[in-house]
Amino acid sequence: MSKGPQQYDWAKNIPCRNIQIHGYCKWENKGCSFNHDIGKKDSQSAFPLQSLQDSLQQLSQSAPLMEKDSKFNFDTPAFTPSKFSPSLDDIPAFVPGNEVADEVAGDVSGAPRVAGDFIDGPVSGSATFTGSATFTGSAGPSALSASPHSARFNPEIAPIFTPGPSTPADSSISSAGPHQMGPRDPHAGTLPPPPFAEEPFYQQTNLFPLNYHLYAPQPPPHVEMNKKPNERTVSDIFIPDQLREYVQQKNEASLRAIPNSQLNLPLHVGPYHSLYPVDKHFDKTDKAFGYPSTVFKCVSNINGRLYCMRRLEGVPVTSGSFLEPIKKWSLVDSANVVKVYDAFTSKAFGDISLIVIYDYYPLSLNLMETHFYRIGNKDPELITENVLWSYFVQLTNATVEIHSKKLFVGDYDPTKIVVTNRRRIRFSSCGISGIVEAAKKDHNQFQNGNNLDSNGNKNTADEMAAIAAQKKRSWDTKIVVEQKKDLERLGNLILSLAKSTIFIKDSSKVLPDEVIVKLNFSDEFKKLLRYSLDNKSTWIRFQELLAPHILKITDALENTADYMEANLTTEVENARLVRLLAKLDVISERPEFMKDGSWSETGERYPIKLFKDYVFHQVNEAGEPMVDLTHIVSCLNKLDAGIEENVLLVSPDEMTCIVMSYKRLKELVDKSFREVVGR
Ligand SMILES: Nc1ncnc2c1ncn2[C@@H]1O[C@H](COP(=O)(O)OP(=O)(O)OP(=O)(O)O)[C@@H](O)[C@H]1O
Repeated sequence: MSKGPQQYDWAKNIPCRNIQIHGYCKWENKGCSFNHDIGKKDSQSAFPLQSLQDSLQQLSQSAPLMEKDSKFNFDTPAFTPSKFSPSLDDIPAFVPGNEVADEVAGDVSGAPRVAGDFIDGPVSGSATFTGSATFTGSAGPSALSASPHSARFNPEIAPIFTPGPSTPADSSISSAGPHQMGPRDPHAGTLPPPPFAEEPFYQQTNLFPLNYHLYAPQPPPHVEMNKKPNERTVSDIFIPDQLREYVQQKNEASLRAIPNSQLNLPLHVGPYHSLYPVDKHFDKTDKAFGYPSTVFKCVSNINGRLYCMRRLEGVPVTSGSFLEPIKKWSLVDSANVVKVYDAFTSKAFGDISLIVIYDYYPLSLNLMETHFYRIGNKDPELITENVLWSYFVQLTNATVEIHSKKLFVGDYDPTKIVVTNRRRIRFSSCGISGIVEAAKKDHNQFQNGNNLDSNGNKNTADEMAAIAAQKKRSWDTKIVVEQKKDLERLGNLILSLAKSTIFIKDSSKVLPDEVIVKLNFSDEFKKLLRYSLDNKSTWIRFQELLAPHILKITDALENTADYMEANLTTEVENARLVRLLAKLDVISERPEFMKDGSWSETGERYPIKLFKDYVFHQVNEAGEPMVDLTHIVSCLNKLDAGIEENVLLVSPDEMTCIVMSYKRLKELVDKSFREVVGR
């Protein structure tokens, strides 16, 4: 027996509780007998649906959050919650945890909630990302920097992102969950001891060749071509792949390591350790200095930087006077000279070796290797007139600086000039000839008896002073002569490089002038080359002839500097964003604080969690994941800047909405981070 509506007449003046609680009654026209009019009127003030819509509208107008006003418009739709009116049945209750939650909640019934921006609450100071957090614990090869960085700023080798050592896919690592790690234990979760654990400086860095394609590949040409002027692809936002790969290759070369025992190398040589051979041929010839020499990359135990170590075997060192030339050479400061730092003798290799320490330039090849050998899969580079003009200018620059320090180059040996970047050359073994000469002289004097005159009698103090003065005079005369000869030597080097561009039968028997005539280069170049080989020529006149080409080289260098700077600009804020990301991750999802009501996700951390959802877990209308890098970068930047703009944070189930300013969010992030660090 069905009951008619008249049975519930008693209810028609009683306000419907559904409207009181949820804002509306889904049974309103389907049989509910309670009064819906009163409820409707009340509901407008009790449930701020209208204000939610207002907020949304306000947000979309005032906040250039995403694509709309964004410079990088990918035409990606802005985030739009698929619905704002959840069904009555599936609204879970939201239980606030503390002040934030209280404000968020508004109503505990589960209806959509909108909270205004937070004004109260803890005022955050300027939390910095240093504190005592354990971000510094990873001193490994990735913390190394090449020694040239210290010398002067050089965009070519300026501090760069150094990827850490490749980590093998070892199950024992992945099983070390975050909960097992002590929060302040920098060593927790690291690799099990390597097989070369007894070697204190060795770290396995090159288990696998680097994968340079971890980044988004270049978009296909049709995408690039059809791009509108305001559109960008991911590749446009970051440095070009080619440049990145080049820098990464240099990093990889800097990080290379080998267990000392494998090459029978000493654990350390003086304060330098982690020796790694740089020589491509492993040939031990003595043609350059009269003694076999080998080159290593090494790490200084004093400052942790990378250096290039040249070892000379069998130099007869009898006193410390061989250090004199190094003192002078260390004052040479030129972009075309590899800086020398130190020289000493060492018994670490089992003999008495002479060790000279230079700046290290990863992946550099000498001129011979660059233009005449195939190294790995790199073909020899072609020698053109432009290349030779550039070499003329750079070597002149280096020579003029060397001469200004009352020194001379001596030998323009193509194996002792390194190419450290595209067409950037540097003298690589300055001072060694001087050291060897000084050591030999010392040795001869030692053998003939120190301080003895030609008759074998001991020299008096006056005689010694006269000998020293005589030495200085003859050195000064020698310098003038040698500096003049340097021009001819430079000319000979350029001539020998130019000669390789043409075929000449029996080239050793052909006069330089005949070679110059045959060159397929401009008359200007030939004139300058001829001038440099003339023994009446002077450096001043030579520089005058070279001047127009110095301008061209300067122009090219400035363009390179601009290019590098432009690329640096695209990446310059990355570190800041990485720090912010790390900060966000340090705060959220900390299981050890789960039981702590003030920390749990229903507390102050809740807006942060919602913000992370808003930034990283965008979905489209169909609920499918949507990735918009511009949105991510833009939101993180706004958070980092702590601007006044409001952001609407909606929980994934769309039951909770919070309107909060980036400024307030930043305060919450900083406060929470300080709490983690201070715990
Ligand atoms: N400062 C440096 N930084 C990095 N690499 C360097 C540096 N100096 C030299 N090299 C590299 O070390 C390697 C060996 O240099 P080296 O002068 O011994 O040449 P070489 O052809 O082996 O000559 P030699 O026959 O005299 O030994 C070259 O590939 C050179 O590019």
